Amino acid sequence: MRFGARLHRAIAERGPLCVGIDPHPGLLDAWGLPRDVSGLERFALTAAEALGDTVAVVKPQSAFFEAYGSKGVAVLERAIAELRAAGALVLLDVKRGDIGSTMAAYAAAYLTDGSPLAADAVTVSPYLGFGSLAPAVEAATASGRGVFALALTSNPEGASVQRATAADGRSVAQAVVDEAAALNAGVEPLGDVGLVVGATLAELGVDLSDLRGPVLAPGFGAQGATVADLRRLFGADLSGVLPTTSRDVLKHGPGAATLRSAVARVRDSLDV
Ligand SMILES: O=c1ccn([C@@H]2O[C@H](COP(=O)(O)O)[C@@H](O)[C@H]2O)c(=O)[nH]1
Repeated sequence: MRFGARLHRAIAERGPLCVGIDPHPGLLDAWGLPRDVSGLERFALTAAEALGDTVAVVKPQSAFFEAYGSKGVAVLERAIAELRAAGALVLLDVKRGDIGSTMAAYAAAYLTDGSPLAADAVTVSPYLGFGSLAPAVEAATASGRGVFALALTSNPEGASVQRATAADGRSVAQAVVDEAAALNAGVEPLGDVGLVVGATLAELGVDLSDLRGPVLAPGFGAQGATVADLRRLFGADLSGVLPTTSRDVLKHGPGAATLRSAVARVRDSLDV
């Protein structure tokens, strides 16, 4: 089954929420865990236990695992496997982007059956040109996986590039939106090419009406965005919009039960 269809079903069954696993050193401290691979492992596997059977999409942030070297990446591999076994879709936040021949290697690592780091979807950066993402898009669609391309990121610095005007007069972000929309054309119920659009934006400033793909909305929670911001940016109908939050849920650890309660509160607040 295509990724978009799997995501549509997961949202219908579990609600429109993505929760990130971001093992910040400060969160390890707060959970009473050591800042080493054993602490990382306990953190990631506790989060996976709490989230894997209840949240539609879980988004491990690769950087926090890579920080511990090969042993940290091994923990990431295990967390991905446990989350997928528990029924969550895993969106690995790696924001990869490179020339096409190197993108093919990233696609082999993250979007190909049998790879230890294979997830259900990954974040990708289109800022080497959207066309450079083709190997990732092809590997994803061939294997029932997806990609989420950065369009308008939640950090204030993103605007200087993403709001710039491209040669044809569109904003760079709108050009990314249009490229993703072209790849999703005709795919029901949801395309496999999603976008990242921050929930923190002062204004949307792009037309998403032809996208037909999912929108990952980071910035919800710890970065200050609220449910009202989601509605202001994306309208009353949030279908296809996947708010994602990490620290705002993770700060309720180390207990799996308190993490689950935090997820339930966030999901209830979405009221969809
Ligand atoms: O535009 C973007 C793209 C990705 N992120 C990532 O999402 C989480 C946010 O964590 P919070 O604790 O909820 O702030 C993190 O992994 C970022 O790298 C983003 O924030 N903005």
